[in-house]
Amino acid sequence: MRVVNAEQMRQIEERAIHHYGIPSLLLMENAAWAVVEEIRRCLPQGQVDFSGRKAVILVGKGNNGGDGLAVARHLVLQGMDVTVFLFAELKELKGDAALNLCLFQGTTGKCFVIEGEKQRRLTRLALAQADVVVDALFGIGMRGALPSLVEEYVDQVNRAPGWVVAIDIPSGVDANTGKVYRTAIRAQTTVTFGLPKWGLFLGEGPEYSGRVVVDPISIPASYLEDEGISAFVLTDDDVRKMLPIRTLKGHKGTHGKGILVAGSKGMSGAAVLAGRGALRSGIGLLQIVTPQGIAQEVDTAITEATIWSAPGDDFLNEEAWSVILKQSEKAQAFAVGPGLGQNLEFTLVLGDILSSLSCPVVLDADALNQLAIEPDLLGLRNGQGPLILTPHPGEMARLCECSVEDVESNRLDLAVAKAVEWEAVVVLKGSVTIIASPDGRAFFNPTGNPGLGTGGTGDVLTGSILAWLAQGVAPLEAACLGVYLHGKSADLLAGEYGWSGFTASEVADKLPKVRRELELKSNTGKEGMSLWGCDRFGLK
Ligand SMILES: NC(=O)C1=CN([C@@H]2O[C@H](COP(=O)(O)OP(=O)(O)OC[C@H]3O[C@@H](n4cnc5c(N)ncnc54)[C@H](O)[C@@H]3O)[C@@H](O)[C@H]2O)[C@H](O)CC1
Ligand SMILES: [K+]
Repeated sequence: MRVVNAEQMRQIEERAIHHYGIPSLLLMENAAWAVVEEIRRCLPQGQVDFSGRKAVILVGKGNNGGDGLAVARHLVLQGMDVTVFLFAELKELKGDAALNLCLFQGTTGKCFVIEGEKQRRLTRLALAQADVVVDALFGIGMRGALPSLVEEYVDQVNRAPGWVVAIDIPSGVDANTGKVYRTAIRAQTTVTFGLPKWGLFLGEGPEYSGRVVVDPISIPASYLEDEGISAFVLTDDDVRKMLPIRTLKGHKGTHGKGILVAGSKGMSGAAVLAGRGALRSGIGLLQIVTPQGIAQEVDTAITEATIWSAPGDDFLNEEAWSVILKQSEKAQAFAVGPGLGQNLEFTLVLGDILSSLSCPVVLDADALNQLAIEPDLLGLRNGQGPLILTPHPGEMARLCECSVEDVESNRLDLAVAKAVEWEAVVVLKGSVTIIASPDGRAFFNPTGNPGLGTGGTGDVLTGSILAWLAQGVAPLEAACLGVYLHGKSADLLAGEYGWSGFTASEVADKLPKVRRELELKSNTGKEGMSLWGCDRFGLK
C-alpha cells in the first residue's frame, strides 16, 4: 500500500473531487462512517449498541473538524450522549465543515465553544466520563506546533480513561515528518483516509497514532495506486507475493546455498543466531565461515549448517579471507558481518568482497563499521552484483558521517538518497524499519515491537535475508521479506510474553510459523488495511 505526504494526499483528494466528480461532502461523510465503524470495534466486545455510551468530540476549524462533526452527528443518531468541544469560533468554520456543524446543531448533541481556561472544568468532567474521545482538531492541514489554546487541553485528553480515536492523524503530529513540536494527542487508534501519511511512520508519529486503520473513503483505487507515489507500507498481501514458490522436486541444492561469514572470539553467538535465522527461513545449504578459535562452539550450537573452521584464532586472518573469496564465487548469496569484530585483515579484504563477488552480498554490523572507515569502497561494487546494507541508526550515522539525530530526523529521505547513491538496498533499522531501493522506492515495515530491542535479533535478520536471497528472491524483496517476517515473529512472541523477555533465538524459531500463517491467509481485500498488529500496541 502506498504512503503519502500531505501534499500528495491533497492532490489525490483534489482529483477525486474535481476530475472524478465525487462531492467533497460525500468524502467527508464516508470518512465519518469509517470512524464510527472503528469506534464500534474499540468499545468492549465491539458493542453494536451505542446507547448509554458517552463520547467527547474535539473539533478544530478545518475539514478535520468537519469530519469530527459528522462523526458526532452519527453517534448521536445511534444513541450516544455526545459533547462537542469546538476550538474555534462558529463563524470560522467554512464549507463542508460549516454544513456539518449546522447538521450537528440539529441533533440533541451538546456543543461548547472553547474560548480559554474557563471551560477547563467542563472538559475535565466530560473527558472523565467519556467512553470515547474523538480527536478532530487538526489533520493534514496543520503546520508547526498546536495553538496554545489547544495545548492547554492536550494533557487532559491524554489522561482521559476513554478510548482516544484520532481522525486522519493525531493532532500535533506533523503529517510529513511525524514531528511533535511540544505536545500532541496520544491516540489508541487513528483512522486515516485515502492512504496512510508519512508522519504515521516517522519521528514520533508511531508513538502517538496507536493502531492505524486506513479507509479509502471511496476515492478510486486508480488514484490511490498512482505510480508517482514512491513510498509504501508493507502489508500481508504484498509480502505473501514475495515468498518463493517451492516445487515437489525441490531439494537442498535448489533451495539455495548461502555463505555466512560471522563470529570472532567472544562473539560466536552472532554466527549461531544469524545461522539460525537463515535455516529457519528455509535456506537449502548454509555454510558458516568462522575463525578456528570458535568453530567448535559454533558447530556444537548449530548442527544443521556446515562449519568451515577458517584460519585465525580470534579473528579470520588474511589466509582465511583469500580462500573465502575463492569459495564464495559459487554461492547464491553471501553475508558478512555479525560478530566479526573489527580488525585490519577484514578492512583490507572488504574492497575485494565488493568488487569480486557477483552473487548478492549482505553487509551487516562490523562489516558496516569497517565500511564507515572507507565509504568510498562502495564504488567498487559498481554493478558487480546486488548489495544489501542493514544499518541501525548508529551505523547509518557513521556511514553517512552525520549524527544519529540527523539520521532519525531525516530517515526516509536519507535512506532513499543513500540507496540511490550506493546502488544498494538499504535496510535502515528502527522501530519502523525502512527498506529503501536503489530505484528510489521506500517501504515502511509495520511489524515488530520493542521486544526486538535485545542482543542478537539483528543477526537473526541478516541470516534471514541471506536465506531469501539464496532461495532466489530478488534483493529488495528478500530484504522486505526478512524484515517483515522477523517483526511478525516478534509480534507472535509478544502475544505470549508482551514486549520484553523473548530472545533472538525464539524470534528465529518462530519464523517458519509466521511464514506459514502468511501463506495460509487468504486475500479478503480488507485485510492489510489495519497496519499495526494489535500486539504492537497491546490492544488485545
Ligand atoms: N484527504 C481527503 O480526501 C479528505 C480529507 N478530509 C479531512 O480534511 C482534513 C484536512 O482538512 P484541512 O481543512 O485542509 O486542514 P485541517 O483540518 O488540518 O485544519 C487546518 C486549519 O488549521 C489552520 N492551522 C494549521 N496549522 C495551524 C496551527 N499550527 N495553529 C493554528 N491553526 C493552524 C489552517 O490554517 C486551517 O485553517 C484531513 O486531514 C481529513 O481529516 C475530508 O474531510 C475527507 C476527504
Ligand atoms: K486529528
